[in-house]
Amino acid sequence: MVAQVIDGKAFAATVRGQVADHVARLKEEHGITPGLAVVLVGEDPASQVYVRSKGKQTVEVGMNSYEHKLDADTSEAELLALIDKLNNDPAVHGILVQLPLPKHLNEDLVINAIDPAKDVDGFHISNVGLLGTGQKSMVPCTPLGCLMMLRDHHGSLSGMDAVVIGRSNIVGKPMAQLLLGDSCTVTIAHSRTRNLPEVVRRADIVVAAVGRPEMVQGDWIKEGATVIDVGINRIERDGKKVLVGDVHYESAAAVAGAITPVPGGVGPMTIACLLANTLTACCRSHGLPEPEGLTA
Ligand SMILES: Nc1nc2c(c(=O)[nH]1)N[C@@H](CN(C=O)c1ccc(C(=O)N[C@@H](CCC(=O)O)C(=O)O)cc1)CN2
Repeated sequence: MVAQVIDGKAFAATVRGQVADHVARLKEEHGITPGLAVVLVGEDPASQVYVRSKGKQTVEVGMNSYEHKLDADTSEAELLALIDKLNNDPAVHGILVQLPLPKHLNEDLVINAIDPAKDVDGFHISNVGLLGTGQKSMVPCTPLGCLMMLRDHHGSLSGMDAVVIGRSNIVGKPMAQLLLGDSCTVTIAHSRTRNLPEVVRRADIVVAAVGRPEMVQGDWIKEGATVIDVGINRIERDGKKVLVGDVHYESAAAVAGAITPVPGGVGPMTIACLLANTLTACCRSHGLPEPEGLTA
């Protein structure tokens, strides 16, 4: 079997188009422009690229973008004061603090200072609790993107066996909650899971978010399974820097039914879903109907 490639870049473009259409209608019918504030602390090169991309795509879909770039030695009090200002700014419907933060800042404290209604990352403890109990919440962007691609590929996910490899708060745990919400039988596996290849071989859906380059091998995959690769690992191969996922692509693609590539799979969906979440937050704050197909 040769796997169908799930094109995240094309899918993300479609999502952005849907967001842009909805934003245009919001402006025309209600005079409302959604606004997204992105906060970057420090000069991490990858974070700078992601934040630039977020600002550009926000403007492209017709939203207002507010970028706040703070020095690496910004104090917790200064960052919390900025978040408080953004929480109280009616032009700002979504707030995102780019992670990772410099070591001297307490990530949990900072994230939990964001108004949960504006928490477009879905990382606030209130949103985590709402998602975990099956209530309306803001949903983390990367898992939401994975869910959208899986629903699009399969239609219903009900009754499928899903294995999520990785237990991070940003991807693994919310991904498992979303798959459970769509009636999958979900296993969360991780670096300490015994007989990991055997556990993965049972899955109809594999979501790899473990942060280890090419760890998941083709002989771990059940014939015809759908493989979603969340990993973004920069490695050196034959003297060149390359980007690889957590899945060994060639061997997995030879057995899987469908697979996301790296780059061009899950990554582009993360920012598209951030825009979708900002639109959702804006609609909710004005008591307007939420955009269809862009939420969990
Ligand atoms: N506050 C947040 N911080 C971080 C998040 C997040 O969702 N919220 N996720 C990641 C980084 N990230 C967005 O912030 C992100 C990562 C990757 C991509 C992407 O499009 N990747 C491309 C490859 C790009 C490259 O060459 O580096 C791909 O996979 O095709 C977008 C966004 C950590 N921080």
